[in-house]
Amino acid sequence: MKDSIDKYAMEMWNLAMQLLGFMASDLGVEQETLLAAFRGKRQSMTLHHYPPCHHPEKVIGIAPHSDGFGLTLLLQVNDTPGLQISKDGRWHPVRPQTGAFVINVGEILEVLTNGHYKSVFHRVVVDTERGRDTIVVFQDACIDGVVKPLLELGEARYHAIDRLEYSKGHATEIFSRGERFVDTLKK
Ligand SMILES: O=C(O)CCC(=O)C(=O)O
Ligand SMILES: [Fe+2]
Repeated sequence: MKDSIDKYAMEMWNLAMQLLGFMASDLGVEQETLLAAFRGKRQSMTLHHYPPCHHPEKVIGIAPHSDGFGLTLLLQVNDTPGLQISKDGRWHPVRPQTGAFVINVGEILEVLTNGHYKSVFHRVVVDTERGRDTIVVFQDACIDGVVKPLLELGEARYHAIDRLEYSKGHATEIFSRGERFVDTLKK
């Protein structure tokens, strides 16, 4: 079990590095500039199990939020739908695809990329008949203990914030007001 988790964690780290490298190229910055913000930072893993519920209108799997870390790599283990993203004031289902990961931009990556990559609001609804399982890996990031845009990306569109203050702010904003904390950092 431990070996499998270690291997999975390592593979997710490698995948994250690859994806961030592509994003850096897309942004026209040195890959290492973006990757460095993630090196040596925390990686966490959550296993979700959403049991079926005959009254799905009365419950929510996960309340609307946007992810607080840098990058999220989500594997939907079975083909039960449930994940939805918010776009243009509506909820849109993210259909599970065998062997495909869902990659979410966390609010820290939105700040690092100076808003070029946006963190999306999402939620999980439950199914009447089938349970749902997901494995979610979060990669944290910051620059010298601070959440701020990469210098290379020009004039900062977000205020810099200490990583610890950011954690408090993100948790408070999501749980008390259900809004994106990153919006309060915009200039
Ligand atoms: O289980 C899912 O599909 C989403 C989980 C999620 O949004 C999270 O852990 O932040
Ligand atoms: Fe999430």
